[in-house]
Amino acid sequence: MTPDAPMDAVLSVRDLTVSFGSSLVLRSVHLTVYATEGVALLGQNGAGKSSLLRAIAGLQPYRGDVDVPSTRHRASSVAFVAQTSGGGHGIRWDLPLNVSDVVGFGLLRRRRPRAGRGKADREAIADAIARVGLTPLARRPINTLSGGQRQRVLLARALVQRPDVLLLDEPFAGVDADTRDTLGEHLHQLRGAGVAVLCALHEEHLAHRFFSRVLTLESGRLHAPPLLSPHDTRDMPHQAGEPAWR
Ligand SMILES: Nc1ncnc2c1ncn2[C@@H]1O[C@H](COP(=O)(O)OP(=O)(O)OP(=O)(O)O)[C@@H](O)[C@H]1O
Repeated sequence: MTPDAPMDAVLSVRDLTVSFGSSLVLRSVHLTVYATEGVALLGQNGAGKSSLLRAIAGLQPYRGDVDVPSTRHRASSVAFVAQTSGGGHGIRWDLPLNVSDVVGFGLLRRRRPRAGRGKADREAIADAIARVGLTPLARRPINTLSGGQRQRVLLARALVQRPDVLLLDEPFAGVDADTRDTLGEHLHQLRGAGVAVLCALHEEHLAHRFFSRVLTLESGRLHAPPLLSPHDTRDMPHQAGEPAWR
């Protein structure tokens, strides 16, 4: 942990650079995320959103610093939900598993793999499934789920981990309007529960609706929104690295 990291920061990214061969994808990105913040990450296709989330999750080599000022290991305090369409979520949907089984995999990040499931674990799984509105499907075989339902299973698997930081890569892609609203409201509520959210998405209106701060990646650089009039403090956007309420 960096000594000067702010006390309430749950994620601190400094001078982060990612390249693929000679191609520089992220250039000296600085970002601080605070507890209870919801940060939306916009950017065109190929802007580097997934690369940034993957680097923070420890899934992508990078140069620079990623600090997660938690007493827990990064693998446990940071949860990452990859794009369902990208296949990077590590689930084989043809396996004979049900929704509760897959959500329970999230617990493996918190304790040793061979430990049995107690009552508290079963309750945590049921709670995470309820939070994404899948209780009626808790016993459903995963090979019968739709794309949007799979997306929600992956979110529940991340939630059961009880992360400090939740990284989401395009969670609204391919999701119907009702589910999108439920999901967005839930992400909004998570902040009240002390979970910070960093979410890559394309829908600018959803970014402003469900998140407290909106950032844009452009040509590998992170931009904060322009300031409004200095006299207009309502909904004042703030610079990257500054908490929303200051
Ligand atoms: N494994 C890889 N090897 C080479 N180049 C890659 C690799 N992964 C990503 N890139 C390149 O890095 C750049 C950023 O990709 P990234 O997936 O981070 O963008 P993104 O903003 O998430 O895009 P999208 O909105 O399309 O999901 C793109 O130009 C992409 O082609």
